[in-house]
Amino acid sequence: MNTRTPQVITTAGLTKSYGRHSALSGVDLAVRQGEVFGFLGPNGAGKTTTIRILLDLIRRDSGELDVLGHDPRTNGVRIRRDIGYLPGELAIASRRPARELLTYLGNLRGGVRRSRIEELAERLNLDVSRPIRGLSKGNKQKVGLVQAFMHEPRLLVLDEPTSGLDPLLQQEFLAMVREVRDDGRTVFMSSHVLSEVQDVADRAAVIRDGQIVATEDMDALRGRSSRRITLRFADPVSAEEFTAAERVRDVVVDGDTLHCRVDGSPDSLIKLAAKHTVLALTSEELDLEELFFTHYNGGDAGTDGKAGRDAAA
Ligand SMILES: Nc1ncnc2c1ncn2[C@@H]1O[C@H](COP(=O)(O)OP(=O)(O)OP(=O)(O)O)[C@@H](O)[C@H]1O
Repeated sequence: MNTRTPQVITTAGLTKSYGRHSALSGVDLAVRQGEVFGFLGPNGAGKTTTIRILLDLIRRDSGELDVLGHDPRTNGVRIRRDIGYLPGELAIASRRPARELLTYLGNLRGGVRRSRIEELAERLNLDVSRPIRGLSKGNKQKVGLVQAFMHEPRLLVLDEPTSGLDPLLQQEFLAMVREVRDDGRTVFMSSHVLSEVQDVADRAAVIRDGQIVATEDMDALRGRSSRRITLRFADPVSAEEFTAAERVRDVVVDGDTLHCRVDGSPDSLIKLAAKHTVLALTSEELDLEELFFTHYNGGDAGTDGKAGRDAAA
């Protein structure tokens, strides 16, 4: 994939206020056909607002917007036909079984094979014979995922898709996302946790206070990501052994326990640690805010944030 791959979502300078409160103050995005694009940001950053504007569920105040070759404001119905959308919360309280709702939604979209619905439900371990109303949050999320994927749309727009899913089902969901990409279709998914999208996304944008502060190739970001690692050994170790290791910093040793920070691959730390008997290892990823603080304000990326924006956008 390169910068000449057609774009399925392009926004330039999107703004949106709720009364006097500014939710978006200039959002620039460029999502290419066939990629999985992560849309990351802390709570309240403006992810849901952006997504709703893309689908014409709310309207922008200003800025340019193109989704699948159309402006949602004038072609909302046309665009929604080609999109699978998972809202942040599925507000459906029907007494009807999930299967009926899914069949109904499938018919609205031109008909979806029953076997397709059953296959997705089975993959997500969803009992579609149960009434929607009594479903747990996680099971409602599964209904939302089935309806978003079932008609094989050109573009999937997923707002916090993994919330409420247990780790095994998160893996199944990620497999479904990869299949969409392998099919040449596009996935745009929001999350407030980097780890949820980092394994599957090709690129990700970070939104903070209604503005895109970075658009990154995930391989590049992965290479720079930083973790806190704690190792407990069978015997005391010395800090000196580890301070010179590549990519390792902030080394603190307390008897038999070593704490440090590792930027990128932990390979050299692991090889040094292997000279001792390791009793326990914990590895904690920096949260998103910390990661971007390190990269964009910490100086090692050599940017002030704006320079991290995607040159292709
Ligand atoms: N209907 C609304 N009326 C007033 N303010 C709103 C409304 N919807 C969102 N906001 C505000 O706009 C800002 C962006 O909210 P938005 O829901 O888009 O963020 P988000 O990144 O999706 O957050 P979360 O991860 O918590 O869902 C927040 O400050 C929020 O409080």
